[in-house]
Amino acid sequence: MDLFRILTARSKPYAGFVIAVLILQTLSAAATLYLPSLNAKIIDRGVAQVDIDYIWRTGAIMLAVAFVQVITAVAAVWFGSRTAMGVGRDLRGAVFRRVTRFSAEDLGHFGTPTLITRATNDVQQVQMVYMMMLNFMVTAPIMSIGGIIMALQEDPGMSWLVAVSVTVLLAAISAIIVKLMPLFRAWQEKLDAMNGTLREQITGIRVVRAFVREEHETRRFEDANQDITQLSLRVGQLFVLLFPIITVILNVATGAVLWFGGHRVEDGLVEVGSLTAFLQYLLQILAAVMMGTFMAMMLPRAIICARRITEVLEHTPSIPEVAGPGESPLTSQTGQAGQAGQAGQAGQTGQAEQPAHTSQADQPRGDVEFRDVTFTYAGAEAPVLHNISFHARPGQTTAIIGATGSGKTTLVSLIPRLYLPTAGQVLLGGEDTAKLERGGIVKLVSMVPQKPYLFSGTVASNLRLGRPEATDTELWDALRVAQAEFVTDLDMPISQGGTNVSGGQRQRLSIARMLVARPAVYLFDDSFSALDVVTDAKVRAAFAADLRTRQPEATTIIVAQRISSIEHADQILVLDAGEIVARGTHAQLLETSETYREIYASQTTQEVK
Ligand SMILES: Nc1ncnc2c1ncn2[C@@H]1O[C@H](COP(=O)(O)OP(=O)(O)OP(=O)(O)O)[C@@H](O)[C@H]1O
Repeated sequence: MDLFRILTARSKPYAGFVIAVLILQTLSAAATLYLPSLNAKIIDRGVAQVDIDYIWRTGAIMLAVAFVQVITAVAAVWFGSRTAMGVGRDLRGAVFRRVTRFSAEDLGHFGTPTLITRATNDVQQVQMVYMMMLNFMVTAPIMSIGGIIMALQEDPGMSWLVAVSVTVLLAAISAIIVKLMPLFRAWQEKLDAMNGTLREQITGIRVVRAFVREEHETRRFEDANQDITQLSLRVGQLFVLLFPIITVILNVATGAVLWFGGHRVEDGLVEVGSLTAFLQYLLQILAAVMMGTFMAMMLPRAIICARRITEVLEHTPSIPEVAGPGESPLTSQTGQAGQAGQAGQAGQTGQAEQPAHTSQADQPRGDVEFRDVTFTYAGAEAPVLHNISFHARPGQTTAIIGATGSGKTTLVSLIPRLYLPTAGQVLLGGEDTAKLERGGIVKLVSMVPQKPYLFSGTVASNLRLGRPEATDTELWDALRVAQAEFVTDLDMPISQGGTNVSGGQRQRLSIARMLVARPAVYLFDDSFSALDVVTDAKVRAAFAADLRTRQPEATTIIVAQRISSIEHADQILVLDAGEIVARGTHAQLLETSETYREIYASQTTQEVK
């Protein structure tokens, strides 16, 4: 079972703690069981025979045993909690690491909300059940079995009372648990649904406002919220029954022991002390049964959660991680591995990838070659790219232009291996990207995506993402090239996603971030779209001048909608419905390509208008 597999595997680093819990719980349970029999002796021998000396001696032993019981119980809970919390932390880390390796396809397969629920709520459930298990797995069996033995030793004549009380208690709790189980299962799904709705609404809040959909969206959320509330209420109604029923059973059992036991004392079949001990043992047994059933109640939920966690942990990312263990994303603290991690995230979200810095001397060749590449999105019927072949040479700028939906973003996404081609090869520096280590790709390629993403922090922390050791002067240089003159202070705060700067400012900061990283291949995916024509021209001119002096061998690939953004490119590819329908320089294409001429004409007419 997934739960036990997860717990066994993840508890290995805490083996010492688990052993300590087992020993301490055994001691604590033994001490708890011993106390009522000492109490019985004080009553039957000390009190009944007025043996003050015996009362003092046995009382002292009781104190010592109680002290051991308290200390061992506290220590056991301490070790148990440390273990369960540690396992929870490790599991969350493992889910997070696995998710950062997911491609966009894997993310689509699960869905973001459920991944968040699995990494937080589901892990929490498993952690809680593990803590209960560690606390009760030894205590409950020892207390119930030991309690029965001890109770029978005190008065075997009343054994039937133990059997009846345990059966009634078990039956009552089980009946409620059976009703609770399906509700718990449904609760998990409703939580996923509510998180999904909430996330969508927060992410799309601007659109919601723009279309005045607040009321409709509020209703949608309220429905999801109401669903989960109804379910929680039903759970609560059943839970509310649980405690009165248990209390009634315990009180009736106590009454029965006193009633029947009283008669037996009267008949001289048992002593008062033994009767008291019997009663305490019965209550201990019932408490142990309760612990056991509560565990049983929590288990199915934890089992479902563990299965959901295992699904994530055992999901093989659709894009293999060819990197060696040292370069595994987020496992290493080095800048480069950190970068690889971001690359993984970028893969899922379509956000920017930033490479680690490599000096000119050790920089590998950054040319990009597509050999007969065809690409189909998972689950899609038709390919979005067909037989794409081109060579983007070092020191040159290759531009890609085409109608919206023609496959430009998909094409550039294949270069940093955000997706693997369905057929054909993408070569980076002469090597097939499918066989390259992710760390190697991350070193070579950097991309400013269509929708750039900035992380919460400062301008400096965002710019240093690709190269933590970059100096302030280098950051200012990059900001100058990207025309990000609105930055007056490198410590200017940036909010999550870069929502406190404008779209154009975000694009310029992303361009600066890529420049700080100094990759061998620069990818601009429609990265000038939010800039006005003048700023667009200034950024491109400054970028070209910067590369000429610092990285004359760098390869640049620009996806653009505006011909003015790419007319100076060394090579322009015209993409139409996933195929390259023409290629050449601006002048050549004006002569040879009808599609290009049409785009050009439409844009120049627009500008004239
Ligand atoms: N994750 C995806 N799953 C399935 N199909 C997709 C996915 N992303 C894009 N597509 C499809 O692939 C085609 C090409 O999309 P792509 O984003 O590459 O076009 P584009 O030329 O960059 O468009 P635009 O200029 O509007 O950004 C589109 O028809 C789109 O519907």
